[in-house]
Order: sequence, then C-alpha cells, then structure tokens
Amino acid sequence: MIKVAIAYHSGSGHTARQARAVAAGVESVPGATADLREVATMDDGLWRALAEADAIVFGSPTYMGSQSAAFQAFAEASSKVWAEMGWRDKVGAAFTNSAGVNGDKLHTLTSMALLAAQHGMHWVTLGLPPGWLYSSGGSHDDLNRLGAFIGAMAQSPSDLGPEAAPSESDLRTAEHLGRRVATTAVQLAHGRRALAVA
Ligand SMILES: Cc1cc2nc3c(=O)[nH]c(=O)nc-3n(C[C@H](O)[C@H](O)[C@H](O)COP(=O)(O)O)c2cc1C
Repeated sequence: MIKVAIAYHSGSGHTARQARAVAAGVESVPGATADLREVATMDDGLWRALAEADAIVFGSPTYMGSQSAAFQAFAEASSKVWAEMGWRDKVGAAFTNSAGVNGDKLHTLTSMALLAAQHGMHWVTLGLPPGWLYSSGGSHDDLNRLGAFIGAMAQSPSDLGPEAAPSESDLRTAEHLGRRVATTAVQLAHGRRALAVA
C-alpha cells in the first residue's frame, strides 16, 4: 500500500475541508491510502507518519500573504528531518486556501514548493489547465477555476463557515491533486520495484 500523508494546518476549518478533499482523491486510487495529519500538534506520531509516507502533501491557509505561523513552525521543525535528508525522494505537493480570490495564495504554494525542494522531494504540479479561461463557456464551477499550476488553490469568502466553503469546484480541484499525487507515488513505487532500486 502506498501511503500519502497530508500534513496541513487549519485555523478555523476551511483548509481542513480542502485537506479532506485531497484525501478523498488519494483514496480513489487503487493501492493508495491517505493519512491526514494536523501539523499544529507536532508529536512523535506526526514525524513517524511522515517518515513512513511515500508522499507528503503540504497544506496551509494563506495568512498575511504566506503560510500560517503554525505551518511555518512545522516547516522549521522539519529541519531535524532535513539534517538527515529523511524525506529525500518522497513525492511532494501542496494546497492552500484563503478568503480573497487571489489573496496572494501563490506565495504560500511557492514557499511549500521550496520546503519540498530543500528536503529533496519530487514535486507534483496540479496538472490542470486553468479553468474559467474564456468569457464564453467558463464559469465559477470549473475545475481549477483559480488557475494555479504549482498546486491546488481554494477560496473561502470571509462570511462563510467551513460547512459552506471552499466551493465544490475548489474541493474537486483538491481531490484532483490528491489523485494525481497518489497516482505518481504508485507509479514511482512500481518503477523502483521493477528496477530493483531504493
Ligand atoms: C491572520 C490571518 C491572516 C489572513 N491573511 C489572508 C491573506 O493574506 N489573504 C487572504 O486572501 N485571506 C487571508 N486570511 C483569510 C483566511 O485565509 C481565510 O479565512 C481562510 O479560509 C482560513 O482558513 P482556515 O479556516 O483553514 O484557517 C487571513 C486570515 C487570518 C486569520
């Protein structure tokens, strides 16, 4: 079984919904299982789960144009793993959610891509064309309606609780990312097995 850990923070539940959508995408791939981990609690179980994972999907709300303080604390704490290159060659990807349509979410995703790069991980992009690209035919309901490439974005307007946001299209986009990460991790594992390399 290929393990995909979803290491995320969520202050008030919106990003947690997005994380669950990523997990649903992972679980839709035969041979893959999802392990949701809130990084605000950095216990031994978290580090063990991440060490055992074949892939780690990072997730954070965008706070003040970047990843949340809790996620950043987790990123800094991962320097202990970095010292031993413990996550090298794992698959990595990321998602973020914020109140603004833009909200400077890209900065959060690039920070998480750099975190993965520092750990020597293999980055998986969203792999979708931008949705809502044309005035005719496009809509708010399109997959990847926020038009990201490096990871999955979602918007939760400030007056909506996590039961009502992010939108269905953003949740489907997150699900797509989970499916793509799990598929890549399964392919990589099969390839390594076929070649008999670690
Ligand atoms: C401290 C703080 C800073 C925020 N900064 C931004 C921001 O830079 N851009 C944005 O669009 N939304 C911003 N927001 C809104 C959150 O991204 C939004 O409410 C999001 O849905 C929160 O996700 P969560 O429920 O998982 O914590 C901020 C919220 C907080 C609490």
